[in-house]
Amino acid sequence: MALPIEDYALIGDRGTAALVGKDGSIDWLCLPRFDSPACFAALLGTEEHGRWLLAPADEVVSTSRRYVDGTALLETTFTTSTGEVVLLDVMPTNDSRADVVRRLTCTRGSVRIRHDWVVRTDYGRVRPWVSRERAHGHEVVVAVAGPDKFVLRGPRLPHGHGGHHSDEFDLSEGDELTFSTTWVQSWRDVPEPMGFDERIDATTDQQRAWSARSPEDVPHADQVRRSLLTLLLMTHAETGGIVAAPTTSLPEDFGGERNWDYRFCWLRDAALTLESLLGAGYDEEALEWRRWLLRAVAGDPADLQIMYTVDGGRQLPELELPHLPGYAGSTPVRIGNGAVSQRQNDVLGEVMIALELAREAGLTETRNSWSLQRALVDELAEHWDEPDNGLWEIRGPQRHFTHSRLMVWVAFDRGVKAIEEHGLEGPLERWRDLRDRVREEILDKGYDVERGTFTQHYDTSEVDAALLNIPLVGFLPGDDPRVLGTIDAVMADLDADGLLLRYRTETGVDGLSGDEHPFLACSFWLVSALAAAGRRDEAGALMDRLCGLTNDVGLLSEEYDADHGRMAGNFPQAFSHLALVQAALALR
Ligand SMILES: OC[C@H]1O[C@H](O[C@H]2O[C@H](CO)[C@@H](O)[C@H](O)[C@H]2O)[C@H](O)[C@@H](O)[C@@H]1O
Repeated sequence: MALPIEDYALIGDRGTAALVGKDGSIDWLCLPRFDSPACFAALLGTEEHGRWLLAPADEVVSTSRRYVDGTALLETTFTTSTGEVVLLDVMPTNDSRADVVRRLTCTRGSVRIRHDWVVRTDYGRVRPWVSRERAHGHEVVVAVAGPDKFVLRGPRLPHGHGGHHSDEFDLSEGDELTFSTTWVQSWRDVPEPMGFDERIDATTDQQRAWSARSPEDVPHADQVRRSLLTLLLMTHAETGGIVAAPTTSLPEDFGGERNWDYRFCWLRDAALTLESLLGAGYDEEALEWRRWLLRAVAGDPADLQIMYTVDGGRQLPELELPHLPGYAGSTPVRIGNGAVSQRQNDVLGEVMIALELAREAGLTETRNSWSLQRALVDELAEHWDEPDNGLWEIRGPQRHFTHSRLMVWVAFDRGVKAIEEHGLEGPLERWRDLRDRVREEILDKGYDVERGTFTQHYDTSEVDAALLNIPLVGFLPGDDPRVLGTIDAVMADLDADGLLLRYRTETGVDGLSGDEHPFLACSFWLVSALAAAGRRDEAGALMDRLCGLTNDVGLLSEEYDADHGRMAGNFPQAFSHLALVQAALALR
């Protein structure tokens, strides 16, 4: 049985990432890439679906965790009645290998340790063939199945029985044991052992140097640094693609069907991530992502997808995995994402904002980068008034979502500014006209005069938390009465214990059964909107509360179940962390 979501922490090497539980068990890991099939999938099932445990065998009196300062190296300290042991979990970066390194150090007394290495490939479905071999002068345990080979190294290797490789041993004060699991393609030889100290030190230095550039002049500066590092871990180093989260099917509704795969690069989430990184002064990531975008989107602009695989691939069919019981019984477990084929008219607006910020940060347009933007805006000009699935990727009937139209306005607006302010070439008059037409339409059809609020779509008086973006993208000033009315309506209609729902699911707009919890990014948008409205005290108080919802190591999932004080949805989620950074910048 998996732990509460907030009891996990993330480690990663910017190729993939793992969730380490407070109990010392790695319950989620896909190797070698974020969207590869998991080899440890206990998160969505049981230990029989794969996990790697290193923890005290006896009762643990207390557990504390922290990331080593300025890094994503995780330290878990277990105290038992006989002593204390520290577990360091690291995925070394920048070495073109896929390894997880786990180091146990006994810091007091003596502690009996339990080791359980259970590899299952194909998301917990396949038991690999496991054997002991000698390689490079040492004994190793090797698990092979299909395309994958996993190599366990360590000073004391566990023994096989019943599909597990297990062991128990005592550590005394001063003892230090380091284990590693390395992935290679099954047809390759067992790779050379790595220099653990050297790789741990190099990873520490790289991550510290990166996070040292995080802004100090913002509220909750330490949390902002953690959020930025978390976004970095979700950025695929080799390709520049940014995943929405490293997990699939952590439920939005415990026991329900709202379980989705986030291990892909959404143009929306990635563009917003970039906006946060640029806002925090991380400029060079913009170049990498723009290169990713140019490759992924290359071709006919009419074929634009709203999400891609991390390497820019277009195929991510949604499948169900019936062999997995799901987190807290939430089924189906899904891989791939059917929203890939949806029409979401907001996406280009988000991309145009990120690219505009990159331009302002000094990233000059190349012939290709501007031609691409121009082609995409021209394509939007043909379809901007069509209904869509909106940014929440609803699976009910398409609508004329006000937020989607807002972002259409943004796409034309940023296109116009690129021509007017940066001297780029394009159909200025046409885009200006369209921008003005969309604006008039939004003010006419997306605003409910009686309620004094913008509405979720053109045929409703319901609101949507995404409307909080109206002042944030510059459509209206933050203190415009229509914005103030919208903030009040959103707060009144979507409040759940002081946090914000995305929209009211009971209207049936999303076409799904069940309910969901407050969506954390929306509450951070409220912070930014309140700040823009001049309501800084309220904004600051909400920011304090939201930062207090992070888990013990500063991570946030997609949603928060305030009734039970637990996290819900995929974890950690870029959307929540990027919105946290943006809110902190808004309060700067
Ligand atoms: O709520 C239904 C939809 O939920 C997912 O979408 C959400 O996550 C995306 C990635 O972070 C985000 O871009 C989107 O705005 C969110 O609504 C899921 O991916 C969809 O398939 C699903 O319909």
